[in-house]
Amino acid sequence: MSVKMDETFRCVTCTAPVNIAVIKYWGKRNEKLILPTNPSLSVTLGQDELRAKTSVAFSSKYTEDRMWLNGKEESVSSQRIQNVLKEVRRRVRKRGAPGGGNEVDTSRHIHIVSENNFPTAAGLASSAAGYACLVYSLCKLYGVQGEISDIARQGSGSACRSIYGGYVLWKTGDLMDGTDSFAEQVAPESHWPEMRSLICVVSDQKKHVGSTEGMQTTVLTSELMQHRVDGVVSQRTDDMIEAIMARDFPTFAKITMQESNQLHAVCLDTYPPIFYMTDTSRLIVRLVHAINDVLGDIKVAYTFDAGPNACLYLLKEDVPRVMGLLRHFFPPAQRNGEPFVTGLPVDELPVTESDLAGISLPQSEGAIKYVIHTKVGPGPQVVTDPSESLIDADGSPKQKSS
Ligand SMILES: Nc1ncnc2c1ncn2[C@@H]1O[C@H](COP(=O)(O)OP(=O)(O)OP(=O)(O)O)[C@@H](O)[C@H]1O
Ligand SMILES: C[C@@](O)(CCOP(=O)(O)OP(=O)(O)O)CC(=O)O
Repeated sequence: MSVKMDETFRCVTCTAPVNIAVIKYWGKRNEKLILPTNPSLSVTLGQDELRAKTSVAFSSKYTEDRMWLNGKEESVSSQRIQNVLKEVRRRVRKRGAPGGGNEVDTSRHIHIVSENNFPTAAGLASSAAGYACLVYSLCKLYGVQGEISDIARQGSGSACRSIYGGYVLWKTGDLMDGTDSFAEQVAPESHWPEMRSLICVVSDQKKHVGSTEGMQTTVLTSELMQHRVDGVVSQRTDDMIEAIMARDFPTFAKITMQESNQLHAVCLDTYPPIFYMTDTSRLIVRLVHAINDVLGDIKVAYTFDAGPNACLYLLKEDVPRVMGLLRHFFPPAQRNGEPFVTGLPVDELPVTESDLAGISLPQSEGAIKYVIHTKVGPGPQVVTDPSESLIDADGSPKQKSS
């Protein structure tokens, strides 16, 4: 976990997962502390397919805090990075850390090197995985114990949910200082082993309105948002927890779709309106409802965040058929030999005449770029193999060998 190169050098490397909400966070009651207007609940996805990896090191030789993201140096002066660094260092000073001595000296500068194994800032929750990974790694580096999801929350709201695996609730909290607004696991990843996710990447370009700015405008201008907060989300959260605990897929799926639809309705009710879903997103919605009609039960759910990409939730037994239908209605364009489906293997079923008779939709070639097949996964992990570290002994990002 830690590599001691000299008496004042220490390095830790960790990975953290993406989470995709089924009860959506959209709106803050406190911008600075990142406190939400309502509870939210998410599913943590598998790290083999989607993860941030971060190495953090301190050394007496470093002359300033520095950070590299995906091979490029970035400023550490951003408010959110500063929030996180300050809060971790404050806790180290307050509580002390095991071992004492050098290990609790927070005056040393740190170097951070991070990379994501999926597109950054493209509506695939890179900020959630990234800030969860940064906070988890820093806390391991300094030996900070106890609840840390509230620190991740101050980097990006949704990041607090990536501190846990499985099914995770982010509590709204009542206190002004935000100390009761943290994440907690509702059920571990092992609770519902059949749960799968197909992430349909429609675009991996940067979105036009960021979540932070988008939700600010919504809170200021949308009446529907008030209705959502006052009269909808709490009940849906309770119902969702009940559905998860009972492994009741149709109820889980229905609430997931209703939540996604309400998030995007609230975005449309924002003034000026915000459009994250595209024609392709809407075709995916229609296809999912058509599949559920043909199968005679709710077998698959869609959810969209602040972008056009769909995250489909479904059970393992339905993946082959749904994947076959996705490929039929969204035939892949040439991808220079790259596969259309990545991640967990799929034994795709060919579409049948009777499936097609029940689904009246156009085919849309190349509209889904690729699909990531993943399952529910654990929270952040410490990487024990020192050769996996992203930081060189001199504090620079390691050069890739190939
Ligand atoms: N591995 C990482 N380490 C630290 N910060 C990261 C990391 N990955 C992403 N970020 C931060 O998150 C920002 C991207 O967040 P943004 O909300 O724009 O996109 P997203 O999280 O991919 O999409 P969404 O929140 O809509 O799902 C990056 O510009 C960077 O500041
Ligand atoms: C649509 C969402 O994905 C919004 C995510 O918002 P962010 O967590 O990215 O916003 P900030 O707290 O301002 O960083 C819904 C969700 O994940 O619950």
